[in-house]
Amino acid sequence: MLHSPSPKRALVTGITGQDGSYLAEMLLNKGYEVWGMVRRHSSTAYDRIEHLLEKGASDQGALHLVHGDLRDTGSLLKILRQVRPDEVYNLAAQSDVKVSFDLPEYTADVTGLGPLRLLESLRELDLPSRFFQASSSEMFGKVQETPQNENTPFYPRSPYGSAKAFAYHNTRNYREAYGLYAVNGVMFNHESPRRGDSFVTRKITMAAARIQHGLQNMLLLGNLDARRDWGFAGDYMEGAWMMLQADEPSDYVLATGESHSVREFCEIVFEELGQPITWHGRGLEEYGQAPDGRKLIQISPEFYRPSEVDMLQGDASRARELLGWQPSVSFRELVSMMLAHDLELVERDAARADVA
Ligand SMILES: Nc1nc2c(ncn2[C@@H]2O[C@H](COP(=O)(O)OP(=O)(O)O[C@H]3O[C@H](CO)[C@@H](O)[C@H](O)[C@@H]3O)[C@@H](O)[C@H]2O)c(=O)[nH]1
Repeated sequence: MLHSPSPKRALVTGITGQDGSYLAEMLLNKGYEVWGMVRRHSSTAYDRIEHLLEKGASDQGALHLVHGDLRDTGSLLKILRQVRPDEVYNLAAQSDVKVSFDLPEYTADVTGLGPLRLLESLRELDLPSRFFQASSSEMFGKVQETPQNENTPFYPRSPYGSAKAFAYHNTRNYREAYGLYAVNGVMFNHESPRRGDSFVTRKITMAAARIQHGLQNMLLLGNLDARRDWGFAGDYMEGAWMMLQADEPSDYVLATGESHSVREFCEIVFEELGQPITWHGRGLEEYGQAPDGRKLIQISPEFYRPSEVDMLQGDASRARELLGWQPSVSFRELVSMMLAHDLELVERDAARADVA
């Protein structure tokens, strides 16, 4: 009698986040058995993966959740022993750059030491799992060359960037020292309608949708001149998976190759809403005005960082040539996708409030 091969098993940390939800969706569609590690909370938000937890959400794979924490090595060992994953995707982190200035030690613990604990646990258990580390373009910080590629030196500008650089080097070192299949995906900013609303893109699209519906007057922002290479999160998770399917483990940059300012992002959003912005004033006095004279955007010092990453622009040629990876969503499409989603969300909430 023929037996169908057992499904591949993946362990995903950070499964409740934007990236985790896209990755889980993709792996389930590929027939994986997905194990998501979640922290114990009195009210953990599962909204991004709820549709995957519902029975029958995926024809093939199955999603299981296990409690664990990147700060608790015992929990990692226990989960790895139980799941014996073919692939481990470390997407969990204290991922907010601004917050990392307020919580430097905590950030170093979760974002820096966390991946080291996972790597050491894999080595300790002698598991053949392939390991993906969500590395960040924040490591380039005060950029030493443009565009940034796999050979660009790091110059982190935040506790978060330093913690990610520490994890990057450990991932590499475990590969070289112990022969682990461990890789870094050096991912530039990647967004989606599932992006947390403290990150600037989602903050802007949510606020714009609320302003459009008269639920908010103004949007407060920090540095409008910061430039980022913004892509679609789903594409980056496809890249993460591709990296673990390659014959040889290696590190890759994932980016679109385009850089845009926060100011441009705002301009496109409000232009799409038929309220093109004109800018007035300078520095902290700067504001963005609607055609009818209303103030739509105001600068606030509270959103500035003690040290800033002024510009990021990635070069993903290596991933394109060796993995065949390329982004499928353009910058304009990304902005439209996020805005359309938030307009619908705000409309739905407003309709619900009317009924209540
Ligand atoms: N969050 C935020 N950022 C603002 C604001 N106003 C201006 N900015 C600027 O917008 C830029 C982007 O900020 P974020 O969206 O918070 O993302 P990030 O700091 O670039 O970090 C993200 O990308 C990294 C990859 O490069 C990720 O590693 C990290 O976890 C995060 O997702 C920064 O230069 C920030 O100063 C604001 O009100 N809020």
